[in-house]
Amino acid sequence: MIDYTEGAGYQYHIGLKPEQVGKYVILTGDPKRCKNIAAYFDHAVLEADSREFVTYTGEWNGTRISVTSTGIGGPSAAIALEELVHCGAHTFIRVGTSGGMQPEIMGGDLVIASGAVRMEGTSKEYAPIEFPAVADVTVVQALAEAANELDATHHIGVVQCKDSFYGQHEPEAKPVGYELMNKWDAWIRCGCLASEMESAALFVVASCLRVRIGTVLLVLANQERAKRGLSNHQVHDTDLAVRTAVRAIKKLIGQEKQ
Ligand SMILES: O=P(O)(O)O[C@H]1O[C@H](CO)[C@@H](O)[C@H]1O
Ligand SMILES: O=c1cc[nH]c(=O)[nH]1
Repeated sequence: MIDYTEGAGYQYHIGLKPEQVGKYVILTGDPKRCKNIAAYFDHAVLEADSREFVTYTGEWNGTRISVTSTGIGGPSAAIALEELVHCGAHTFIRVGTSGGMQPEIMGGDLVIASGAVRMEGTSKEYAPIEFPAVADVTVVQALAEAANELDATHHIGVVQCKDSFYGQHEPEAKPVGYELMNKWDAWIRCGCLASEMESAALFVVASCLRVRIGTVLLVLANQERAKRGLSNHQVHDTDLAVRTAVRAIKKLIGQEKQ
């Protein structure tokens, strides 16, 4: 493993050594979300703040648990995942935001990803495109149980991932809009539930590194409802998704203890 830092043992981008990281890690895009997520751990401490990667580590029932931000998109998410695995982490839950794609999915609902469309670049530098981006079944199960226990309206299925946020929201303004719009229609016809940016890369990298991962997403709004003239309220509070992720990871810790 390459060590670019002075003071050996620190991972180059996330700025962490193994003793600063739990084996169970919640991942999220926005660094400013980490403090709120860490508030659900016992004795959480800020361990590193390096580029887009902020990490807090605390405990649950005597097991160390961390939260690390990934920034936006596959490249930085893959770096965070690889470096956390170098530190010994083996179970991950991504919690983030998304845009709904099927008309029945409302702002404020949760989407649990069982798989992800690889319309991004990072995963292609790990596995041929025929390889599926799938979540770990035990993590999906824990997320579904947590969402049920919290009475959260949730949907389980495939999410769509891409590299361009504005390619999703303003495809007609892009020179390759013809392709973006045709593919978007195909993803909807295939039943994709929501669009976001990191899960495809994270799922493929996790498969390659033999670690477990799953994703839970808050649906911020649904452009497909707006397109059809249906109500489309926006929800920006990520707390329900965060509590679902935290409850699920605590379940997984409990399962290991048994
Ligand atoms: O809320 P986060 O976790 O950042 O996730 C979503 O929000 C960002 C785009 O606004 C992308 O990172 C997308 O995946
Ligand atoms: O519409 C959305 C909302 C959040 N993140 C996305 O990638 N798309």
